[in-house]
Amino acid sequence: MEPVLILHGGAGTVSEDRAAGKLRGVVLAARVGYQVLAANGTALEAVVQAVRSMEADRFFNAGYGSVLNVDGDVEMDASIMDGATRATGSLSGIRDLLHPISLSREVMLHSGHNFLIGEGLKAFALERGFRFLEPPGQLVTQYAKDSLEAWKESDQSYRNGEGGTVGAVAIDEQGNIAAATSTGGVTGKRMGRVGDTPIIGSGTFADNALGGISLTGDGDIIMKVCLAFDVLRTAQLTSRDVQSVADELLDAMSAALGGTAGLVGLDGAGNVVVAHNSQHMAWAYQRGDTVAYGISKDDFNLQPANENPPFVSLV
Ligand SMILES: NC(=O)C[C@H](N)C(=O)O
Repeated sequence: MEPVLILHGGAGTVSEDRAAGKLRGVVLAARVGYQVLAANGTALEAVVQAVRSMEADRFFNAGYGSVLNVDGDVEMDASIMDGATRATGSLSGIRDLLHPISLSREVMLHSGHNFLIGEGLKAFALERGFRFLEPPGQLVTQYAKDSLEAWKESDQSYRNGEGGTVGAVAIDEQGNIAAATSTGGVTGKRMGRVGDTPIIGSGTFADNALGGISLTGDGDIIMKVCLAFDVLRTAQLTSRDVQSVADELLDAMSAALGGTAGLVGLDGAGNVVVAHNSQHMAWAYQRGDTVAYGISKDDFNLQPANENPPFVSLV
């Protein structure tokens, strides 16, 4: 199987001055993840490395640069799924950890369960050798603080943000598919709010036969329609391509319940899927020596993988 890695940097409305940073970040992360596949690594390892790259990047709402809850704190959600076995690992409400996605993999592999939260999650992380940032609060950026202030002075809707959740889906030479998603959630959320990101079938899903998907967007809506699973399962049951089902179900969700969302994915044969009905969603994929990327609707650019990440302006 020809390996492919595809990822997104969040569905939402991105301002001109943030677009270039996001595109640079998704192209870089696609290359980071693809290198794992090119060296005969697993899809699981590739999605972890791609997501880690964006968790460390202040332009994304995951890890460093996560959005803030109403109290001004970073609380993050993440999940991962192995399409070969349907093994899953999810976590919610984690603080002061740069790479929640690595902890979600640990939950999947070593907790004996699928989903950990709260004190038990923290204890598990320490047991597995993870270190929390000291002093706390180091994942908070000035941009996130300003966004929280702007949200407090606005109508306090959760629907108008930049988004910025990150996610990746990969298929490796063996034909194994994995998907991973990581987020700080939505600006101004209540302490303890859980979004779609760690909910398997809503924010993340992978199965070698069906494909893999990572979601982003209005999580309080996405989880009502279990969008990741619904797209893949509907495509299978109707023998349609995942792309057209994704486009249709995104619009059906918004028409019925409101909100917008976006996703990236692969079908079981490794065909890429990019869909969003938000104004923007930074995405990129690498296949062979070529990276494709975009951010606005119908925006599609190609560049050799060894070229520097692009300079762009929004259309
Ligand atoms: N920006 C996002 O994609 C937010 C995420 N889906 C959530 O609701 O937590």
